[in-house]
Amino acid sequence: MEKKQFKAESKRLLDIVVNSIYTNREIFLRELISNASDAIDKIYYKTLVDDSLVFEKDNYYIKVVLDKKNRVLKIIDTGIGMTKEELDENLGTIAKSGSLQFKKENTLKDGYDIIGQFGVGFYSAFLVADKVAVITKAFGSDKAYKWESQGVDGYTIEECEKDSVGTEIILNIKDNTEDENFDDYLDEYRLRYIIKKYSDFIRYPIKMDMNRKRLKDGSENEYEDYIEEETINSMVPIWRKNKNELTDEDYNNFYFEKHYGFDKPIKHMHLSIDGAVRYNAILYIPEKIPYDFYTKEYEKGLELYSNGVLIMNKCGDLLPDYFGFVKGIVDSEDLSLNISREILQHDRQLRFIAKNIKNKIKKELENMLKNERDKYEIFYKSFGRQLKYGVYSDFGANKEDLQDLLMFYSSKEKKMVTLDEYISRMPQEQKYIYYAAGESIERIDKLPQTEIVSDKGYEILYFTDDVDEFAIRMMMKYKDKEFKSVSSGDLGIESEEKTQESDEKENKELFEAMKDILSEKVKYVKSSKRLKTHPVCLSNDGDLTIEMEKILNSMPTGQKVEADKILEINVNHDVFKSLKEAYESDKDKFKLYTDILYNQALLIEGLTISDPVEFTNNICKIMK
Ligand SMILES: Nc1ncnc2c1ncn2[C@@H]1O[C@H](COP(=O)(O)OP(=O)(O)OP(=O)(O)O)[C@@H](O)[C@H]1O
Repeated sequence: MEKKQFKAESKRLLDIVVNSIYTNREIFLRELISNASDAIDKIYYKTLVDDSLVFEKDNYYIKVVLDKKNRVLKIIDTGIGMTKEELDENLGTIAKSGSLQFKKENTLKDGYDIIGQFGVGFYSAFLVADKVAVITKAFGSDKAYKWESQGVDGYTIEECEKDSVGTEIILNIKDNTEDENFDDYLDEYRLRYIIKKYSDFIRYPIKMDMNRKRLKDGSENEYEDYIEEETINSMVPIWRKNKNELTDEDYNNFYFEKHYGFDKPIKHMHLSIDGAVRYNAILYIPEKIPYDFYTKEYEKGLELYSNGVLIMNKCGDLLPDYFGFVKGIVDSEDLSLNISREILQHDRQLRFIAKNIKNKIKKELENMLKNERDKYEIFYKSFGRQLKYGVYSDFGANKEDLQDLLMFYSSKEKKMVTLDEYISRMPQEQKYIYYAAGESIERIDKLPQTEIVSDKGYEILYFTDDVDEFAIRMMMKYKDKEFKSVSSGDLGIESEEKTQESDEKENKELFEAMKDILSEKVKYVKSSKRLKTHPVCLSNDGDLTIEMEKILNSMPTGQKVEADKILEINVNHDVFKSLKEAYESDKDKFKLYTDILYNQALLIEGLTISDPVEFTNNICKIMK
């Protein structure tokens, strides 16, 4: 028998295929099964154009057969087979794709696209096998042929016996090496896992004989081995099914099967897009935060399929970070795949799909906020923080997309409200959107700085997440209204302005004396226009608020920052009278009061006191 050489370039190419195109050996099975599926599709197309032929679906399948003892793995199909010439052309010339040619010669029906296109997939068999044989009988032919090769040194073709039309790929699995356990590819459970992983949605059944145990007839404790043929793949992907045929339960089951989460998804979306780029997708918004969501280990992304074959487990490019909680799959026939079937890095179609998906998720969330408020609040509790990160990151590039999805706790409504709801309730003269930042709702409720704003009847939004203040700084405004912290120097509340000016003049020297005592700790001391019942509070001058100072300083790598603090005194408070008397008659007492008041203001803000012992000693002094 004549041994043929692969064409010269082919030799090099074969080496490239085996050693560098595929990063993962297990994909050989995906490639061979895809070829088998293509071969059956080709028969199917023939029956479409030839009225004398009928396509009996039951006769078409792929079977994976294992012979552990002889280290042989077979992939058998009942597809179109190959003639001698086709064997020579398709398997003798690397990078020659009979499938691509078939595609060019036939107009294919939507959704039934042939997978092969590069003409290299077959050779991935050499990733796991040291010898590959192909026994095939072409449709319409009465002769069968055997192609055989041990890799780069060439191949042989000879006539052989085969009863039915179709192809058998016979792999002699390599012996184990130090780094590689090839026995994996002779393990039925491992093979079943690989088939499920990559080829679950191949249209034709992929069968395999599975060894099982069962109780012997009539026995209660004696077992016997038996073999059962199992169809391993699900075949019809749920995303190709008609939405009307599917129930919530079907979608939820798919979510569990795919291990997207242990919770029940709060929403699912089923998209069938038939535009410039065609794709199907099933997306889920989970209810609960995955345990690792806010860690570095969490990897966002959607499963990506091309024609029902898995391309990527987690395609991160399909989701913006702020929607990183979304789970699901995308299947498209229109992707430009590279030769190893990993997506091209800057794929135009992929970017198109990603943009489309982003808009769909946004719309879905908007609808949920509008029509299913309770559900949205559950969602927001889990992932609201992520949306706020989204507003903050990328220098605010996405704020327009996200601002209407934000919610904050309202001092007036005692529940979560949107910015739009806040604005719509604002009295005419109110200039700003007021907010107060703090650790918790209870704590902010008690903040002295909120008094005057609340008294004016204005609503205050409570910022309890680290990211809140940073996010709205990035937004700056919402519908032309600026945000204003209740602790900021100027509150923009006019009626108080005049009295404060006269108080300021009257007590100028006293305030300066206090500033001298406190020195660098405060920028200056002034009479407060925001306090009513409390004697003191801190406010800030400039962009960095006290809450932001706390957050930035608590970050492990952050450098220490300090907000410019102003000590505000309530001149109408009884304590102020005592302070004034002390200023006029007893300088030591004045210093004591100043220190105590300053430290009290720190405590109210949740800041630490530099010398707690001195503080308690000071309190004891005034109690004597
Ligand atoms: N099981 C099979 N039955 C019939 N023809 C086959 C079979 N396997 C491979 N072929 C033929 O051999 C050709 C080369 O296969 P190969 O897997 O190398 O490339 P491909 O499937 O065309 O492209 P890709 O590299 O994208 O998978 C196929 O195009 C097809 O014509």
